[in-house]
Amino acid sequence: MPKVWIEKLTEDMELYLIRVDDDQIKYFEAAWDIPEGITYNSYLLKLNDAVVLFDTVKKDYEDLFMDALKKLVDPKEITHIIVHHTEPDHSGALPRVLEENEYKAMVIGTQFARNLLEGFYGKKVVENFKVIKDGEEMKIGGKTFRFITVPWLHWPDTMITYLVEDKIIFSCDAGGGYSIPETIDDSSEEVVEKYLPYVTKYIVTVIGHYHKYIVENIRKLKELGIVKDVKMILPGHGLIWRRDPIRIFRHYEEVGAGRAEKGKVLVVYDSMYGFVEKRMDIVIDELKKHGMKPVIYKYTDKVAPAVSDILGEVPSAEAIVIGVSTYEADIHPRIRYLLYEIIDKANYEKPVLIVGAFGWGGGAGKKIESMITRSKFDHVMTVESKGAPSAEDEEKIRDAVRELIQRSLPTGNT
Ligand SMILES: Cc1cc2nc3c(=O)[nH]c(=O)nc-3n(C[C@H](O)[C@H](O)[C@H](O)COP(=O)(O)O)c2cc1C
Repeated sequence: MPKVWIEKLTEDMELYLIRVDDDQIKYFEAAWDIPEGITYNSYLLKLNDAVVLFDTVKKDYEDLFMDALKKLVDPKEITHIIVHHTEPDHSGALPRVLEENEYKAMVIGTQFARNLLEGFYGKKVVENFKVIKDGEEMKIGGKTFRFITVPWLHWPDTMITYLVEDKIIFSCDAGGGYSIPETIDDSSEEVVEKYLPYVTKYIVTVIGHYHKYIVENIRKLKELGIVKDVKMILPGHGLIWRRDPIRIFRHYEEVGAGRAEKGKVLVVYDSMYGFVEKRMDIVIDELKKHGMKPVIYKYTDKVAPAVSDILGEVPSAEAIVIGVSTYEADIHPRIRYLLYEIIDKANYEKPVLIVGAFGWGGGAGKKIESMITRSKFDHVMTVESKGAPSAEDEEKIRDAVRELIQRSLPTGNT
């Protein structure tokens, strides 16, 4: 049963977090394995003559959400509902909130958000919708709300709200991450350290396709001068940031830019009967000899790691090695799918070495090579041979690994 948190966030303001911990979910967006779960964060701000709700939660939890909301306010008293992003993990409970609000509240968002809400939930939900323009300010309950659009972070509808006098950013998906942290905020370094890899995994799987917009949009917020002095960043998932709020945006920038950890080489491969694995043992041995730190994921008849976990490793890798067997004149199906997702979600300028094994005609290596050369990745070499690796094959593999290390970028790039 998901836990629901209701937490007052500031001494001087009636600002509350309503957080639903989704420990039932298995595959976020029906695609990404997240045994670690996720939280949906909604916020409520009670002012003198206004009550503002920021986003809601997934429809599955609307009953839990309404119960929590009613502990803070009569839904009829909500005057404004800010919709930062219409993906149903944040907007699913909106129709119910509006129904219990008797459609009194003004719903605020971008033109795109209006269109999407109407498409998802019908006309009634957008009857009292106020379309905002980028940078527009509104006075609500004596406070200044500035709305800033951050398109493609990660839908066209997305915006954030900046509470001007209090220097608080409501950032929705930007600044979010997977997992169910044991605290609500970043006060414990231990909790933050454990959480950040889940943020990376979230960024790549959810926002990765548009990762250049992460860097662009954070630059935009910096240029507006709202990042430097920010007091709190309140995302739609995971931890809220108030001890060191800028840290979450820094992490987003680093992942967006593919900033590499020194020496980290991501090694992924399939091996049906051990022939590719023999080659990868050589690769790993040569990498270690040169002080590199291989991070290894393999598909065999016993293990099949989650693609979402592998995607989360790509941004911080200096280089990648793909080990593959030829399967029906094509790439082994596990690597085929993985590669498709890497190129779609985690497409960075990083060197890639391909090492393949085949039985008769081969071809998987060449197919990967043509995919890699059409992506941002930098193809270093393809070393493909038959059956068990010969001494000559071993020599070629070791040479190729040395070439890969030469081509590794110390800081990564976009
Ligand atoms: C179902 C299946 C399909 C295969 N298809 C091909 C193929 O089309 N061309 C080829 O050269 N080898 C093919 N092979 C042979 C493998 O590529 C070869 O045995 C390779 O060494 C496998 O390495 P691994 O045991 O590490 O997976 C196939 C093997 C299997 C089991």
